[in-house]
Amino acid sequence: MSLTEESAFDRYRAQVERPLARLFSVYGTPRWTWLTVGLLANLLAQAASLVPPVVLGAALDAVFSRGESETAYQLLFVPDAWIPAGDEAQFWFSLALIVGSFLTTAVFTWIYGVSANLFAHEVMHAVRTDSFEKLLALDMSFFDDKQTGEVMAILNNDASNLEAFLDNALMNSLRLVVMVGGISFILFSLNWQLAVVTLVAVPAIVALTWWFMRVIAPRYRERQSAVARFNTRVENGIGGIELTKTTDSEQYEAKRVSDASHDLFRTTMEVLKLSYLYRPGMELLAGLSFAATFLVGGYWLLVGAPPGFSGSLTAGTFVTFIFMTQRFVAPLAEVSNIVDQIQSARASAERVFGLADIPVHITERDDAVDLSTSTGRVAYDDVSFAYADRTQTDGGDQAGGTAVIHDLSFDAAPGETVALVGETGAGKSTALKLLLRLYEVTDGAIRVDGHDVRELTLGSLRRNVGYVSQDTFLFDGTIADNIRYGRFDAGDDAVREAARAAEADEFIERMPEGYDTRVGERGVKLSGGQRQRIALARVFLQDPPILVLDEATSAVDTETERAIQRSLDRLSEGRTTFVIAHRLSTVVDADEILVLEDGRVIERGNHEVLLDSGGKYASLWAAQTGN
Ligand SMILES: Nc1ncnc2c1ncn2[C@@H]1O[C@H](COP(=O)(O)OP(=O)(O)OP(=O)(O)O)[C@@H](O)[C@H]1O
Repeated sequence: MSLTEESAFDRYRAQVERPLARLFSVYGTPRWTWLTVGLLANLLAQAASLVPPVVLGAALDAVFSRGESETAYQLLFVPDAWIPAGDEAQFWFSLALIVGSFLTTAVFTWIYGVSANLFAHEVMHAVRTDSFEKLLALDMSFFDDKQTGEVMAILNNDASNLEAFLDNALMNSLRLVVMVGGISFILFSLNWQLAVVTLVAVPAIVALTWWFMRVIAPRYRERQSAVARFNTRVENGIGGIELTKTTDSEQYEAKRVSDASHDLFRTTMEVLKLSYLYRPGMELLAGLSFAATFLVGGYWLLVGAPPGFSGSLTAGTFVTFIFMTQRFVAPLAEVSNIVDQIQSARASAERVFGLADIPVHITERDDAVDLSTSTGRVAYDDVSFAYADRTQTDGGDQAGGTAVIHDLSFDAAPGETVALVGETGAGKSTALKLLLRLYEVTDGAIRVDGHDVRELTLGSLRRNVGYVSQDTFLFDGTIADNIRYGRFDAGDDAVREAARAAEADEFIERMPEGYDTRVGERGVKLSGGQRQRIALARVFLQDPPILVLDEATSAVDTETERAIQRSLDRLSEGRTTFVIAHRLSTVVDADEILVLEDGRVIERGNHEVLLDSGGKYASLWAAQTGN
């Protein structure tokens, strides 16, 4: 995939509607208890934290003032009957309220912290595992596009972005609403005129935030894409390290990563540039609000009601105002962080659901037949196939691709060997991948035991077919683990027996830790021939009635080739076997040989028949054997 080309994934991502609402309905609803407890506890913690400044103001006027400035002790929401008489009793009453509210805040902060964390991390876990399961279910054509970097970003960055959003942003937004709402209510109840002065900056703050959110959204999306492109580049560079070194292209590769990194730097700066304007702007507005309250309130206390204002202001109310102004500045200053987190969570949720929405075409029907043990009868009826156009790859939509297999037909009776030969790119591997339903036929049908493969459960089809591919992949783990991919419940003896059958036992025993030797990432610590034999042992263990051997003897020395060939002969005994081989000597005994050219069968028959006909096969044979 070229880095600028729009992928199928991009298209589905762009179509995701209301990603955050969807996040809540898909992942939030099943865990609503934690969410509700968290939100409620947060609400109570914030509300309790507003009590001390109000109590302080009331106590200042009623308990600590003397003479004419002393007023009666009055508290919002507290009936007068509950308030004790006398300064000393009122002092202790105030202290109890203040300590009580701090304790309440502490307890509920703890509860909301735990619940919010649990909620957010459970969602993150679910997003990660669902996304990985979805990836495993996606059609092969999705991976042909090699969007590994993008996909890895979903599992790493996006899941944790969502966690941060659910944990911090959500709880901080609630805190903001409670603070601004609660403080406005208290201030208006105490002195509505001064409250107007204090809160006059709020609409400006809202307007600034609104503008910020609108202009930053597209920049965020660009930045996320730049992150993904950078990841893809780095992964490609490291994945191809051998090629990079052998072709002396370190500088070229470094330059490409540096370009991607610069792109990431540039898009990040675009985001930050806006934040530079927004954050100080917010601070300024909050500071203005504080200064205006101080100016008007102070003047009122010192001189009397300023022009346009009427009534009285007590020192206690003034102190409550000053404290409260301070309190709402902090959550408001958080708005930019909240906005940041909401924006990046929105982009992340789009990617998570973009992945979830990619259709999977190779699926099981509801009434799929479970093929317990196949007899090994395989038939191709007029099979044609085209790979999807690169840019249209969406996991199976093959519109627009060029056909690589045309009207391929043959029958393989149980136990027979069918060989596919032909020049490179003729379509041999593709033809056999269709049998495993790694790709879906575009036309015609492939039948196993008379069942169209599309009517079978995928698991039962694939368990009945043993597949040894051109490049053998091993997972990081021990040799025994890798052989067990053939059958996970196999005991140690069965694993050894399979390895012996594949003539792998001897070299495995010589390894420092025998079957427990770790093979390294992709099996790099083993030679090509060793990997190949482990792959064969895997198939021996699987013991399937049908075999697909895609050039199983390529890229090994003659001695290893002989060992592998002996194992293959043993393996194919009594099984329907499909072999792809460039070396024709390995297919002379095949019951039928199909010669493919540009996806079409141009000759068919056994070795003798094909030699006698003097066609393409005969000339290939002559070229290889010199006869
Ligand atoms: N995943 C893919 N996506 C798109 N086109 C592909 C893909 N895999 C193979 N092709 C194309 O399909 C054609 C057949 O490839 P295939 O690998 O089946 O040939 P082959 O006969 O097995 O070749 P070889 O002998 O070199 O392995 C080639 O033109 C190839 O470029």
